[in-house]
Amino acid sequence: MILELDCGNSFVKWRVITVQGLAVSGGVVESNNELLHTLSAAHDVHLRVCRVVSVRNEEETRKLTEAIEAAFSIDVHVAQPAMEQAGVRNGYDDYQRLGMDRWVAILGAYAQAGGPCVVIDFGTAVTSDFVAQDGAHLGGYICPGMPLMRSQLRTHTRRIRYDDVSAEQAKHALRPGTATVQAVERGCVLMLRGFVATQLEQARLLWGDAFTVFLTGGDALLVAGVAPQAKYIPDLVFQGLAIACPLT
Ligand SMILES: Nc1ncnc2c1ncn2[C@@H]1O[C@H](COP(=O)(O)OP(=O)(O)OP(=O)(O)O)[C@@H](O)[C@H]1O
Ligand SMILES: CC(C)(CO)[C@@H](O)C(=O)NCCC(=O)O
Ligand SMILES: [K+]
Repeated sequence: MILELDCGNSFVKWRVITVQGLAVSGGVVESNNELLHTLSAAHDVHLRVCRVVSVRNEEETRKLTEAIEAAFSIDVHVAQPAMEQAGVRNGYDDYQRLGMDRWVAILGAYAQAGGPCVVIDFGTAVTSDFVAQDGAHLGGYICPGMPLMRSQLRTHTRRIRYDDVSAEQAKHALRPGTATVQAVERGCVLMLRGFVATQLEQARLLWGDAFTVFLTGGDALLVAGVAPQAKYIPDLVFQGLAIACPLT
């Protein structure tokens, strides 16, 4: 079995798949220790190899990979930046600066679309990336995601305070909020929806109506209504990671 890890800025998303690509189990953890405990407790999981995509710094990523190697005696492959891979050409001035979560999501999306596509990832940050028909990555956009927008408002005001449960409930509707929690949560959701709408505009300017939109990341469902034609692929990063780190 293969252990796949997506190390984001807030969480580590993990899953175990068979060599044939069938998902066996998976989850979200907040720390390396939690990951090791969870995996050690998992029954019927026999790890052979591990692949990792990380947006953390080298030191943090190395700590995680060493812990996995030591705990399970397996090789750990970390996806590396590339100027060109799987038919996609990195569009950044300095290709090593493009976030690796973005790069592997792009690889996964282009492999599926085989043509022009926009990839939007709703994590701690929100990112979007544009890939042309011939695999040229044109670049993209980065803006704060729900967790960052929310925490900026909480941190820089005195009277915005509410708990996670009310935040979750407030998002079920989008009409004007009549309590702080609703006003903030719905306001931030509408920011994300507006972002998606402008991404679609950019794509239409480039390609008319001939493009595929991919949505992924923990908060993607909050914007689903704005792009009904979009493909929602929760495991897009893992799909791309398998392309970036094929089994040898
Ligand atoms: N099952 C889930 N696990 C974790 N976060 C979730 C989940 N479902 C929804 N979310 C929401 O998704 C957001 C986090 O997104 P995601 O897990 O894709 O990125 P991240 O690891 O925080 O950061 P990064 O963008 O660096 O990958 C948070 O707002 C969180 O509340
Ligand atoms: C933007 C994030 C934080 C999204 O996870 C990540 O892709 C990252 O750290 N990127 C590096 C900066 C860039 O992609 O231009
Ligand atoms: K992410």
